[in-house]
Amino acid sequence: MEYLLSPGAERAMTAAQSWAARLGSEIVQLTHFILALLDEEEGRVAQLLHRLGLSPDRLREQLLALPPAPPVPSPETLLALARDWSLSCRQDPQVLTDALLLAVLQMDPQYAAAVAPLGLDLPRLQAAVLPASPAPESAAESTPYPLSQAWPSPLPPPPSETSPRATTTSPTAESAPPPAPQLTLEPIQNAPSYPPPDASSVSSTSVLISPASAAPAVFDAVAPPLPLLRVLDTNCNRAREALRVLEDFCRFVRNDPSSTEEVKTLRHDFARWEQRLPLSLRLSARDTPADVGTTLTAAGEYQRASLEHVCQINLKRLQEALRSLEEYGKLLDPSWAKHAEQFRYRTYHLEGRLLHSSRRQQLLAQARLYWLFTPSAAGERWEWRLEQALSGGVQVVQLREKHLADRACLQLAQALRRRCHQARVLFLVNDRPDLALWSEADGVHLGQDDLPIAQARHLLGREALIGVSTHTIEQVHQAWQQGADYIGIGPVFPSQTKAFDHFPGLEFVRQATAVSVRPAFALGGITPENLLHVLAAGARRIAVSACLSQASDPASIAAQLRALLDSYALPGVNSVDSSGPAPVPAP
Ligand SMILES: Cc1ncc(COP(=O)(O)OP(=O)(O)O)c(N)n1
Ligand SMILES: Cc1nc(C(=O)O)sc1CCOP(=O)(O)O
Ligand SMILES: [Mg+2]
Repeated sequence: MEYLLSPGAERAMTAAQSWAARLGSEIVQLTHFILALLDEEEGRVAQLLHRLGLSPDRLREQLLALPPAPPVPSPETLLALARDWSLSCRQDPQVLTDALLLAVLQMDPQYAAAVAPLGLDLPRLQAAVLPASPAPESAAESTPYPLSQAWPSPLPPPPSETSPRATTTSPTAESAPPPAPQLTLEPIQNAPSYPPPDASSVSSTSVLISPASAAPAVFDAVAPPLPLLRVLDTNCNRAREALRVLEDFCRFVRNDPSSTEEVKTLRHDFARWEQRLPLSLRLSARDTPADVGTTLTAAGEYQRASLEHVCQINLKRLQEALRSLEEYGKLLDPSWAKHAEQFRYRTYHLEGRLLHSSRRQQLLAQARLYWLFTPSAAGERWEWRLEQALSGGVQVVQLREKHLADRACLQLAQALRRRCHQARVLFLVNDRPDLALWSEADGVHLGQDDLPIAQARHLLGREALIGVSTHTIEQVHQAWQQGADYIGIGPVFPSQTKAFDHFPGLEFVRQATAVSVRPAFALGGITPENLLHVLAAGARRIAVSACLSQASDPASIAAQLRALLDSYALPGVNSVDSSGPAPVPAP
């Protein structure tokens, strides 16, 4: 949509971006617009402030001292609001700089409350801004408007005596001019195309908007009645807020780039869709102090049992909000309602992904004891050793064969996969995504010199588990960023399985576990004798080879390791079911 901006307003739109860049912000915040408007030294805003006894320099300083302001949803939203206001109050679609300032202050009630003490008090500014008759910006830059100027157009009657919307009473009232309304729209006398309010509600709660501002909206010319707008406004807010919570969950709790991306895309698509209900209309219907729902609380509203519970609650809230938007949206426009329904379906996919994660992810989340197994080194007794390890409580088996021919290796992998799956134990292949694929393993383990994660993922798909060896904290961050499902952290101690010339040791275990929210398995020379040190450094999961592969009684060694490991609780964020029995003893 094209907007008609005065030269000053146009400059301010660009200057806001410069302010954002200057202050090191990636997004343009509300404050950046005000700072941009203050730069117009000869402009309407400067004159307005002068009339109100405010110093632009002082204001600039105060604004710069405020915490980061909310972002502007989009320049389009801001301009639509400014243009709506100009049309209603000046009967002129041109957006002047003062209209831009008022629009900025209407974007976010909390922000408006924060800047009001600086003198940027919305009702006061609105009252000061309005001319007796519209004047072009160029001609009027030096024409001060009297503070007591009345509103030029009649306003909708207040919906309730007690609400602040009572401030929207007609300016012809005998008392002092009330604070200005956030939006001035004509009361509607009849509703030609909009169904189905009864006659009494039409005149008191519906508003007529100009066709120009209705262009991108979901209705023609006649806006919905206020109660309907309130339902839609509230549920749009609910849905957007829930999406934010879910995005944080995927990003910070699950550390999962792929689901984070899914929620982010959903949030952006939703934001685009909700803009079809113009913000100006939504704001005109908003009436928080009079909303009977804001003071009601439900049992459990402030209780959350775990991070997963927060996720679950917000998925439900999102689905309910979308259902409400769909049902009430049917009164507006069937295609709008259809979109709400499609968003709701997308949340079911998300729910499956976040709450009912795959068998593999669940087993991984619970896994504490991981075994690197080289059957060729066990000779004919490899099956016996496997059974022993499984009965002792090994939860992940990795086939680690360095010298076996591919075909023999594939046959071994298939046999191990069958047995492990029978035992509900994860089976992974070391080094070789191709063998992991053909043996239908649960995933692959990759070292720093093996194939990169992206290539292995391409081959194995989204559901496969991919583990990565890490030896430095940089490698840990990199592995998580690249989408590893788990990491190996080591070597902790000298190993009988592999020779190392560098040991990041327990300090690395400390660092790596502190920054990891997904499974991290400490490994390298770990035995029942030294395990307590590893646990004390923060590890809750380990991978071992020699201490099981060379033990005469692998089952009992595995059981000892498990008993010690199980006596420490797994961090809740790592587990789907974190309600395990384990008390946390002092190490
Ligand atoms: C669980 C786990 N962690 C680390 C490794 C080591 O992998 P890599 O560095 O590729 O060395 P090799 O095992 O391939 O010699 C691992 N295999 N498993
Ligand atoms: C193969 C391997 N990689 C390690 C790493 O730190 O990346 S430690 C290790 C050997 C693990 O076996 P054991 O328990 O016998 O020491
Ligand atoms: Mg390797």
